[in-house]
Amino acid sequence: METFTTSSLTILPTEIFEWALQKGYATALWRLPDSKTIHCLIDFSEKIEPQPLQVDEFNERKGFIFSPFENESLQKIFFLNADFYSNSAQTLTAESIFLLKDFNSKYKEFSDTPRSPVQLILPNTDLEKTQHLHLVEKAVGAIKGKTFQKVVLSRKMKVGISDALQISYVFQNLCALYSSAFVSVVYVPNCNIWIGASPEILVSVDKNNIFRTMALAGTQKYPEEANLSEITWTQKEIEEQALVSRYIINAFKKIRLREFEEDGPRTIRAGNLAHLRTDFWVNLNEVHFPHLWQVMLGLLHPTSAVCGMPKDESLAFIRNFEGYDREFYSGFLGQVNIEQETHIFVNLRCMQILPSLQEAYVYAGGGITANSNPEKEWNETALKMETILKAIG
Ligand SMILES: C=C(O[C@@H]1C=C(C(=O)O)C=C[C@H]1O)C(=O)O
Repeated sequence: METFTTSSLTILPTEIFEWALQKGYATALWRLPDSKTIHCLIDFSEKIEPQPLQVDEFNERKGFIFSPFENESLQKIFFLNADFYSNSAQTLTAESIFLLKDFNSKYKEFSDTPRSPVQLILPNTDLEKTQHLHLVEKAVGAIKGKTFQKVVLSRKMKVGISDALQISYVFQNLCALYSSAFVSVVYVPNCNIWIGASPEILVSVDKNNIFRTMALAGTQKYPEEANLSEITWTQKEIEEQALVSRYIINAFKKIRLREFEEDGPRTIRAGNLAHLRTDFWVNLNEVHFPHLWQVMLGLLHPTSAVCGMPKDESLAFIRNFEGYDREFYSGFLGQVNIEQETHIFVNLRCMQILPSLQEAYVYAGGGITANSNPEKEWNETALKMETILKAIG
């Protein structure tokens, strides 16, 4: 077996990720929005048990957080410790290389040699469509009957793939296609592989001590020939996004934090889609709030961009009628205290890859309000699914 030294072999984060995957270690590979640096982390533990969000501990621990949508009081957080961490902007230290015990050039082949392109095998969705249209009608009825104001309804679609997927290749495609998205792939034993390109920050704190979150909602197909300023929005979409902003402002109010800044809503592009987005931020150099991201995570998840308004009533509707387990879709994920930055995103525009690497579930949803049109809502989920499907075939 070939051994390696730092001088004869450069190891890329994608190759390390493939190695960890082969070994069955919990691992994450990611790229932050508008950055070229690719990060890779491995947790060598035998088992990753879900644990409660520990406010103090999570101020120190370096790792990658991964949460399902259903996570009452944030009791079920999967936290991958950064036993190994590297990024494409640094050279590996001897200490880190030591951790990659039997890494050899075999793993390089995984990312170096693109396999022949795979074909997507899409299912017939006639039945799912009928069910989704009924579900949306039911929700509109509940909204008109004042049970709640907004609910986000989603679906999953099983796709076949003609040949085993090369995960790092799909990851690289996503990075190339969506420069402003958070591109990530995570593997936790027993939870399959999740890959996606999320447009939505849930909570983040950067090196300059700026806390950020955002209200993202309202969706339309991005018209290739138009520019962002020409895109117009209907009253329905403006109100839907305003509900998400109000939800965030309410969270700040609950903790009596008045010193937040707000910018928007403005139109942004997320791949083939346009959304409305309001940015919120707090300068933590001026406001003393040492656990702000943890506290806000607890208050925000699930936001009204993925659940609804009010939260309890819309969540009950999802649980009763959506008819499937979202698992990690519309949960959250991202780096914690890596290079002194925490960036946690909503798990959207994502897919769960099954162990055969030839089957996957793609997920998407959309916000339903009193004026929603079921057919349009179905089309919106199909458009959102295209984001991830484009990176495969
Ligand atoms: C729920 C999804 O997206 C969310 C819902 C949106 C909407 O309802 O318009 C827009 C962006 C996201 O906040 C999804 O991508 O599955």
